[in-house]
Amino acid sequence: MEVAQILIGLTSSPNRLEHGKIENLAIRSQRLDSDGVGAMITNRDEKNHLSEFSDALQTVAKALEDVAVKKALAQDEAAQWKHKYELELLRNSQLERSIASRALDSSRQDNLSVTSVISEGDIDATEFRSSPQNTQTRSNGYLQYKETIQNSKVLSYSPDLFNNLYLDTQLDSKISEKASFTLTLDPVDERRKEQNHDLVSFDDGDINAEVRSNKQIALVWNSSPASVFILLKPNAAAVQQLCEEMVWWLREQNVTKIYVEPRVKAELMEENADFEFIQTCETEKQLVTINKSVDLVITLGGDGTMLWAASLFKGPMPPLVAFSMGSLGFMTKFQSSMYRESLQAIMKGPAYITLRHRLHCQIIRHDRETDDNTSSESAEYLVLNEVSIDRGMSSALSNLECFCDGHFVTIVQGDGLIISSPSGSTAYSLAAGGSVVHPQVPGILFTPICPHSLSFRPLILPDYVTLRVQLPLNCRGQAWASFDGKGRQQLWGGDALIVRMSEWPVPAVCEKESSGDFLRSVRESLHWNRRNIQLADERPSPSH
Ligand SMILES: NC(=O)c1ccc[n+]([C@@H]2O[C@H](COP(=O)([O-])OP(=O)(O)OC[C@H]3O[C@@H](n4cnc5c(N)ncnc54)[C@H](O)[C@@H]3O)[C@@H](O)[C@H]2O)c1
Ligand SMILES: Nc1ncnc2c1ncn2[C@@H]1O[C@H](COP(=O)(O)OP(=O)(O)OP(=O)(O)O)[C@@H](O)[C@H]1O
Repeated sequence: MEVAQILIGLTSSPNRLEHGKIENLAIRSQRLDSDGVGAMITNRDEKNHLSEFSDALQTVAKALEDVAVKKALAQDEAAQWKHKYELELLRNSQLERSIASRALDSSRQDNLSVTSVISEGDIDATEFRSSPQNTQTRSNGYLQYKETIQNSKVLSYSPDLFNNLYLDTQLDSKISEKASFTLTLDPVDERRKEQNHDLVSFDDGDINAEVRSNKQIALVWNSSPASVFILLKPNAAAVQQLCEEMVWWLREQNVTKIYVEPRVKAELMEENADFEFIQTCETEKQLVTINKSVDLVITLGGDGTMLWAASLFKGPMPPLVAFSMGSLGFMTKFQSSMYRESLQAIMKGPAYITLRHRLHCQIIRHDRETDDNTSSESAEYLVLNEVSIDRGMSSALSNLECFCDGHFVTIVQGDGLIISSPSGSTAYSLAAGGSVVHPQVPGILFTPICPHSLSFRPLILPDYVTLRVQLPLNCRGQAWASFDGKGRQQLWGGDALIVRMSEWPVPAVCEKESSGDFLRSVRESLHWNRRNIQLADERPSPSH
């Protein structure tokens, strides 16, 4: 009976089996013999017996640990294959749509020029990310892409594609209602203009990585943006007032379609029935397709409103202009008092874009009989800041087993863990002691919350890894996952959270280039390294 319990214990958490523990268990198992037979065993026999038993248990533990690691690897691999499959489906459907559009309008054939996986105005980050593995994937994808171009004869190709031109969505305006635009890499440094696309080049056998930081993106409209989606922080009179003013002004600028949330439309209509022309997304289904009809998203509020806006787009999203009407405004760089000048400049173009990468999170439930209402289906989320796993109301330490691309990383024992994007590095992760990371640095932050350890420093991992956080089957406490601080989900023993970089970033419009905005926010919003300047020496030095 007790041996069975020991084995159940091992099965549920093989990683935590220690030699001392095994010996204790073995000593306890010796007491199984309550009928007195055990008393007849000599000391030597007893020792041999215990040592054999201990060896056997260690073999079992090793085998179970191997099984656990193999299971984690298999699940990671399955998640990656699923992801690849979904990407393939997406690419195929985009190709089919472009072929359909050709049939619709053959006269436009010669003018079409699509230069990346992006079509119909969907901004996809795959081509803008930089990491050793991505370089590999990217160049593979690029070669396949060239083949597609040759085979389909629909798309034009330019050799300096990656220096000058990334995205040209002249394609398909019949299917998509959006204004077309071009995204270019705007060389911050003129000297880098001539360099080719490869992140790592092998000229003369010398390995170099010269274009690594040539990442400023400029958006040039091919036709004027004519449809915007305005999102507002709720319960703020000043915000609503500005929205009313902005709506009339946008109408004057020939913006023909203005969308707001249903709540906002009701509030505006209460003020003035003339707002009848404003459109709204009533249903989830409309929200899913709104990316296809909106050229610009405008937020009026703080960082929370920007997070809210991002959460509505569960796939590609249009460029976002965030006007600051909150208290901190780390990511909301446009002054609301200057909205006319800012929007005029952005709608004229070029608009400078910071691709704020999002994390794709998936909860995979362990097969179990659910005696509550918790769904055992896997759920998926896109987060701009972070996914955090905390201990909820439980007073026990959280216990989170972490794997990176199938490799065991660590067991987090503390209040929890934050897996953050570079954009989220200045939010919760910062409060938990994580590094501040520029949004263009391709990485994923791994920041523990109050770890019960002297040596648990936060990590920054490359953006191409897949992380897996799993609750042991026999965990004592609770665990709750939050997505940008919202949508809390309880995790149970055996459940896993899989996190990887999403291909759908938030294309946030910045003032000129992302570094200026970021550093200004770090200094002015977070008061980074604020200190009075040391007084100069009042007596001039003798040499002067
Ligand atoms: N201890 C903490 O610092 C803590 C705890 C919970 C949540 N949060 C953060 O709050 C976010 C949700 O924001 P909310 O506005 O909906 O909730 P909220 O109203 O609680 O505000 C959180 C604060 O964090 C700031 N913030 C949000 N994202 C930021 C970013 N990327 N960089 C710098 N500051 C940022 C906001 O300006 C706001 O002042 C979560 O994603 C999480 O990062 C922080
Ligand atoms: N359109 C919206 N619908 C529902 N909730 C929203 C909406 N916009 C913002 N929120 C929520 O309202 C809260 C406050 O918004 P926000 O963070 O923008 O304002 P703030 O706290 O004044 O600004 P800051 O983030 O600069 O401190 C956030 O939790 C956010 O998620």
